Amino acid sequence: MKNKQKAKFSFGAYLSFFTRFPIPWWLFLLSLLLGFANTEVVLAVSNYLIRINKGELYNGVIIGYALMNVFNALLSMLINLTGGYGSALVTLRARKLLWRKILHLPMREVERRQPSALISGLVNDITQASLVVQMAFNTIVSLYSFFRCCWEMYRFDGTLSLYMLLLLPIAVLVFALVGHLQYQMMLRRYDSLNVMTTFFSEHISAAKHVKAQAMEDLEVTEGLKAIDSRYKADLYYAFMVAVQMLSNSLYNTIGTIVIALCGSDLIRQGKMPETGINDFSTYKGRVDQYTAEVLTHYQTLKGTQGALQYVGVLLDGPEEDPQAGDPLPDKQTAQDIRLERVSFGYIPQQPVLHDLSFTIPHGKVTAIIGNNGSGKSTLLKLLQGIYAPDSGRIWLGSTPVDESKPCELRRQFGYILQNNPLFSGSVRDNIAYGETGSADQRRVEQAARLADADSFIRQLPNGYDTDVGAAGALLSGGQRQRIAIARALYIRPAYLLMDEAGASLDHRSDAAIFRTVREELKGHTIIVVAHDMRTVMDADLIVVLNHGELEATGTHDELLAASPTYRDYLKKQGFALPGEEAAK
Ligand SMILES: Nc1ncnc2c1ncn2[C@@H]1O[C@H](COP(=O)(O)OP(=O)(O)OP(=O)(O)O)[C@@H](O)[C@H]1O
Repeated sequence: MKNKQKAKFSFGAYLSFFTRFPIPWWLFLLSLLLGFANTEVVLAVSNYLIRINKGELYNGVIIGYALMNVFNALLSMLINLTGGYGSALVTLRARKLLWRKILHLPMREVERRQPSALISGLVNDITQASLVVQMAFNTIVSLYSFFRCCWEMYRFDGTLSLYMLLLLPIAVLVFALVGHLQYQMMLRRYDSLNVMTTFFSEHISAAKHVKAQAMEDLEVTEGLKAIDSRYKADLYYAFMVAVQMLSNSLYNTIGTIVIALCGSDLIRQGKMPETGINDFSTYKGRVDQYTAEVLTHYQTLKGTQGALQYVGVLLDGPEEDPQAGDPLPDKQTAQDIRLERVSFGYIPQQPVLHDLSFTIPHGKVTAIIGNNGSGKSTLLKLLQGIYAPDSGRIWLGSTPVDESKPCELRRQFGYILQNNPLFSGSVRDNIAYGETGSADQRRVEQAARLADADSFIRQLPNGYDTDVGAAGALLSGGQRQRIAIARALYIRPAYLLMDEAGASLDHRSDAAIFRTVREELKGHTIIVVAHDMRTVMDADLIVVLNHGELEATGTHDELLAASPTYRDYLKKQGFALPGEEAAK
C-alpha cells in the first residue's frame, strides 16, 4: 500500500466501523434462518441417500429424496438472493458514508492521504464491508451446520465418530496454517490492486503531461511494475489455492483411511452393518464441508480486517462540519478583513506565513505580491477558512473566521485560480456551479458576456448545453478560464479572490476582463494575486510578502518609497522608477 497511511486499527475499531451505518439485519437474519432450514434439508438428503444406498428403493424414499433436493436448490437460491441483496445494501451505505466523509475531510487530511488513495478506498476497499457482514452470518450458519452434522454422525455411529475426533487436531493445524497463508495472500492481492488503482488514476488523468514530457516509455515501465506486482499476487493466490486443495485432499484421505481401518474392525466385530463405512462417509463428508466453511469464513474475516483498515482509520479521523459555528451577521459585505498575527505552515516546524498583521479594506481592490513560494495562495486559502492559522486570527469585521460556519463563510467568497477545475457537464452547469437551485439562464449569459465567454460558448456545438468533458478537457485553457471567471461573476461574491486569474489569457483580454470585473463588482472586496505589475499598480492597497513575511503595505506611491521588493518588481518588468529612466 505505497500511498496509503498505515495506522493502528484495533479489532474494536474494526467492529465499531459496522455501527456507523444501518445494516439491513432483517435480510441477513432471514438468510440465517434459511441457512438453518437448509442444514436440515441437507441432512434429510443425506438420510434419504443412505436409505437408497441400502436398497430401500421405495416410491416414498425416491420422491422424498427428489423433493429434498428441490428444497435444497430453492433454499440455496433464496439464501444467495437475501445475502446478495443485503450485501449490496451494505456496500451502498458504507460507500455513501465514506463519500460524505471524504468531502468533509479537513484539507490537510485530503493532502496527507492523497486523492488517488482516497479514490481507491472508495472504489475498492469499501466493498469488503459487505463481505464481513455476510461472512459473519455465514459463519453462524456453518457452525450450526457443523455441530448438527457432528451430532447426526455421532448418532449414526458413536465409536467411529470418536475416532474422527482424533483427526480434529490435524484439521485445526492444517487449516490454521493454510488460513494464515490465505490471509497474507488476500492482503497482498488487495495491496497490489490499490497500488494499481492509485498509479493508473494518477497517470491516466495526467496523460497529457506524460506525452508532453515524452515520458511514455518510462511511465509504461512504471505501470508494468504495478501490473507485475498484481501478477505476482495472483500467482501467489493460485499457489495458495493449490496448497489448500492439496491439504484438503490429504486430510480427506487420512479421514478415509481412519474410517476404513476402524470401520472394517467394527464390521468384523459385528458392531456395524457392511454398508456402514459408506453411510458414515456421507455424514463425515458433510462435517468436513462445514469445517472448511467455518475456517474459510474466519480467514476471509481476517483478510477484510486488513482491507478495511484504511477506510476504518479514515472514518475515525477528523471531520469538518460545514454547518458548525456561528452564522455570519447580515451585511457581511461591508466588513474589512483583518489579519492579527497570523502564522501558518503546512508541515509542523516549517512555517509558510509568519506573524502577518494587516487589514484588507472592504469594497476596494487589494493586490498581493511576492516571490514564488512566498505564501500568497496560502493566504487566500486561510481567508476562506480552508486551512486554519497555527496562531493568530483572521476577522471578517467583528467575526473571527475560525468561529464562523464554514459553509456560510465560503459562500461569501468567489475564487478564481490560474487553473480552475471544471466538472463534466454543460457549460451552463459549470457557470452556475454554486447555485443550490436551478441555473438562471439570464444570469448565466450575463456572467458569460462579462467574462468575454458568451461568443465562443455560442459557437460550441450545443451552446450553453455543450458538455465540457472531464475536468473541462474539451475546452482550451483560456476558454476554461473565462468560464471560471463567469462562474465567479454569476455568484457575485462579497469577496472575490483572483489568484493569477489572468495567467492563461492574453494580456489584452486579461486587462479587459479585470477592468470589467472591477466595474461589475464595484463596492465588493477584490483581492488579486498577480505577478503582472500593470494589474497591481492600480490597486487601492498593495501587500508585499517576502518569504512569508509582511514587507510592506500601501498604495503604489507609498510602496515606491517604502518597499525595495516592490521597486525591484517594477524594475524587472521595465517600469520607470521616479528619477530613473524606463528600461523599455
Ligand atoms: N498543500 C501543500 N502542502 C505542503 N506545502 C505546500 C502546499 N501548498 C503550498 N506549499 C508550500 O507553501 C509555500 C507557499 O506556497 P504558495 O502556493 O502559497 O506560494 P505562492 O506565493 O502562491 O507561490 P507562487 O507565486 O509560485 O504561486 C511553498 O513553499 C509551497 O511549497
